[in-house]
Amino acid sequence: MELAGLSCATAIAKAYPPTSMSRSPATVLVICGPGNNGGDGLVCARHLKLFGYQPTIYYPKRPNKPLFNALVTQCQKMDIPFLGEMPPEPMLIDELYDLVVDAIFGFSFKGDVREPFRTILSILNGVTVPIASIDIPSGSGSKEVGSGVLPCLEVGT
Ligand SMILES: NC(=O)C1=CN([C@@H]2O[C@H](COP(=O)(O)OP(=O)(O)OC[C@H]3O[C@@H](n4cnc5c(N)ncnc54)[C@H](O)[C@@H]3O)[C@@H](O)[C@H]2O)[C@H](O)CC1
Repeated sequence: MELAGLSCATAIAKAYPPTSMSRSPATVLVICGPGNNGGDGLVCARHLKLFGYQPTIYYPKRPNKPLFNALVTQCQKMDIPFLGEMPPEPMLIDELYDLVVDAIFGFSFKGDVREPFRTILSILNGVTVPIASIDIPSGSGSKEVGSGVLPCLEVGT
């Protein structure tokens, strides 16, 4: 997970260098899911901070396990803020962030998207800033039309 998160941050920095972003520091919204893909996102956010980005994390469903609690603590100690709720409109995300990291679901996603992720994915489908998906675009493979993220960058772990 540590190496996966670092490799994601490295790939993102290569594809979207801080100097190429409209803000300085470049702002990144990292949306973390309830499993290991979400853990990758927490690690990725920490490394993006070290690379000079300004990450913000939205982590709505947290597994109460020591590993994930420790990853959250690391981000908190690095002054990476956690949002209490998902920005309700795509336009708001476009206005506040240069980039979105989709660390919601990896290869254990199955079936129809359950809340709160159905709403989250539908909002993400409306954003115009780049989306970098960790491993696979979240929700891809779902039979529901429009429930999968359409990323600009997919980063394999
Ligand atoms: N395998 C490895 O060596 C590593 C994999 N990594 C990353 O971890 C994910 C796979 O992690 P896993 O926890 O198995 O699954 P996900 O993170 O994809 O999410 C599972 C999580 O999501 C919930 N869920 C599943 N389907 C739905 C749905 N339709 N609606 C709502 N919620 C859903 C489920 O209940 C679980 O809680 C892999 O892709 C890699 O990215 C790491 O890098 C570590 C090493």
